[in-house]
Amino acid sequence: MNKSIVKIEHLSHRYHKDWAIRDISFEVGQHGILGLLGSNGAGKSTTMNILCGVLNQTEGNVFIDGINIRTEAEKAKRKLGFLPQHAPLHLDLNVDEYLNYCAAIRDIPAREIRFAVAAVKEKCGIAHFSKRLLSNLSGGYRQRVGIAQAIIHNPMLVVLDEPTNGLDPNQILEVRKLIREIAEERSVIFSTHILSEVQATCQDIRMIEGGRMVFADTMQAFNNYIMPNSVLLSMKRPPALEVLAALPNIKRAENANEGNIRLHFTASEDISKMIIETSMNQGWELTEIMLEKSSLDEIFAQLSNHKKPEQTK
Ligand SMILES: Nc1ncnc2c1ncn2[C@@H]1O[C@H](COP(=O)(O)OP(=O)(O)OP(=O)(O)O)[C@@H](O)[C@H]1O
Repeated sequence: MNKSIVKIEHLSHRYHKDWAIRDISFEVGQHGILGLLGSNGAGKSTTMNILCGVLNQTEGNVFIDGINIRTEAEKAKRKLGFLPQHAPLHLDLNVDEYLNYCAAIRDIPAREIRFAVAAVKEKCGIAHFSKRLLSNLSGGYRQRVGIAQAIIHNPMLVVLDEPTNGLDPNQILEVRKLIREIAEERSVIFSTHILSEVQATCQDIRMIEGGRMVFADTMQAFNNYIMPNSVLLSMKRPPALEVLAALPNIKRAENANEGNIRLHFTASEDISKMIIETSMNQGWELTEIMLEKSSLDEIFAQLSNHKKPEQTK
């Protein structure tokens, strides 16, 4: 990972007596997009609210570029922009009025505000709606305004809580593109409960379930994790299982239902090709071959299964 700008150490939080997150630790590099994935109630918003200094944690520490967000909140917050799940948009303001207001509360010097507002409107594709009331913008454009306020002070880190939630498919694609663009110059963390969202956008993934971190690695590693590792064969003249188990890169062969045979293989570039060719050479009369891939939901359930925080302490 490139030099880290966020360090989260053993973060835990409880509301009243119930723990919402438990012992979450991870770091975030200076560039790229990190996806925080988890189902509803997993603890994403709690983590992001603490990370952005909106909520004080029960235990653990968060450092933004080495600054403790709890003890030096104002200094740390200058380095980040945040779009919470329920963006605090003032619907009675127009885009210019709202962004001017955001620039002022972000301490941008008065003489630079006009330039800063123009720059984010351009970047977020909302310049043509400058005088439009926020209440009259579509969901996708409101989200763009929300992202604009998060980057108006040019922070090194942008945190977006479910930025594509409630958008239609076109708006989702547009907001994803915008997120990729703003991540070219800084680090972006965004949360979602949709796996394909993270796969489409992120280089790194942190998955939280039941308040615990259940997966933390690159997107590539996650995709490898969910790659198929077994194949189902139907053959008219199948050989003995031992013959199949002895094939290159095959770990194990077993009988499956309906007379099929399942082969478990180690990572291999082209297992299907090898099986088809061998079957033709040996006269096994292969009629069907199907790679078995766990569904994303199964992976989600499997990873989440065994890590639940205690409900009380
Ligand atoms: N203010 C609160 N008071 C009490 N419990 C809360 C509060 N906010 C969140 N929780 C609980 O903490 C747990 C984690 O919630 P959190 O909002 O962090 O999850 P999430 O992953 O962001 O979910 P969602 O996508 O539904 O917002 C949930 O069980 C939730 O009910």
